[in-house]
Amino acid sequence: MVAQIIDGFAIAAELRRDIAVRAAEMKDKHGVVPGLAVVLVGDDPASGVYVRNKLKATAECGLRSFEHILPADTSEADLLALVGKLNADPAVHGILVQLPLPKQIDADKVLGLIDPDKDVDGFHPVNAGRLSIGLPGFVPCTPRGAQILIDRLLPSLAGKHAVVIGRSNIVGKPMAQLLLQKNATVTIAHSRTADLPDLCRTADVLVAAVGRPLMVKGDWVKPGAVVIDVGINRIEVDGKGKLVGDVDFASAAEVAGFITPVPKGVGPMTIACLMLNTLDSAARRIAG
Ligand SMILES: Nc1nc(=O)c2c([nH]1)NC[C@@H]1CN(c3ccc(C(=O)N[C@@H](CCC(=O)O)C(=O)O)cc3)C=[N+]21
Repeated sequence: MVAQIIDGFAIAAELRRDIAVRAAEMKDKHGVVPGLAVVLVGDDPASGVYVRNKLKATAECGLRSFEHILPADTSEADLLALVGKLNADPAVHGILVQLPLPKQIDADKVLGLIDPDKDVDGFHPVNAGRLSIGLPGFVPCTPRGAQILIDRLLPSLAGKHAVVIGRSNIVGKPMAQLLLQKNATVTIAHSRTADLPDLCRTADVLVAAVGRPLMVKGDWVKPGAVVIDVGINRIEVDGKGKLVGDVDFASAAEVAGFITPVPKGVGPMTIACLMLNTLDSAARRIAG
């Protein structure tokens, strides 16, 4: 292996310590404890794990958390009513409604009702718009976390080519916006892109966010490139469950300069950035 592993787990722990210090200062100076409301509808076991990890991180950072676990058959009207209450609650600085939602609920309608200034997921159209025109707002946690990792290695991306594989509203598109803000030349690739391996081989920064296990192989990677693997896929290997990314780590690490592992890469950064967005939200309210 030639690549250096980007230790997202350790960097996220460092970030949580910084957040804890800043949150303690905020409490001393302003008497404010940033509050995060997490809403989970249904009892999908994988979702449950994320919610628990988020609650653990909240406690570690000295933030307050409000947990709302609703039954899988919750009506859209009831969920909208809860969001309305959280919007009005001054103790709540951040609202996260865990996706996916059950099919009787229109997720766009729910996300669209969240107060954009409490939208710590950065999924509201107003925050997507703010990001695209460079106004302050909330940046989705996964791209924000990935960008922090990239920044540590390459503070400027001027003259660099960044390729983002995946065009989702929650990762691919906001990731591309952030890379563009850092002056990268950005290409967004997706399932209909021609000659994807050839294109990827031109990337100085390659971000894989497609949700296809082990898709990106070593011979897709430019020697020395920074490879960021956003995928979290549970696959079966020899009858056992295993967590893998969208990148075939073993072969890609032979070629890349730096690479994130899965797990312990981008995942922990996502959760740390949720804490950071919640702290930012409280700080903005204090600043008026
Ligand atoms: N409104 C909303 N916002 C989200 O941010 C959101 C969501 N819905 N729905 C589900 C996905 C998934 N997600 C993860 C975050 C961290 C890890 C994470 O920390 N993973 C660890 C290990 C996980 C494990 O061991 O199972 C790692 O990669 O090292 C995983 C998955 C946030 N999501």
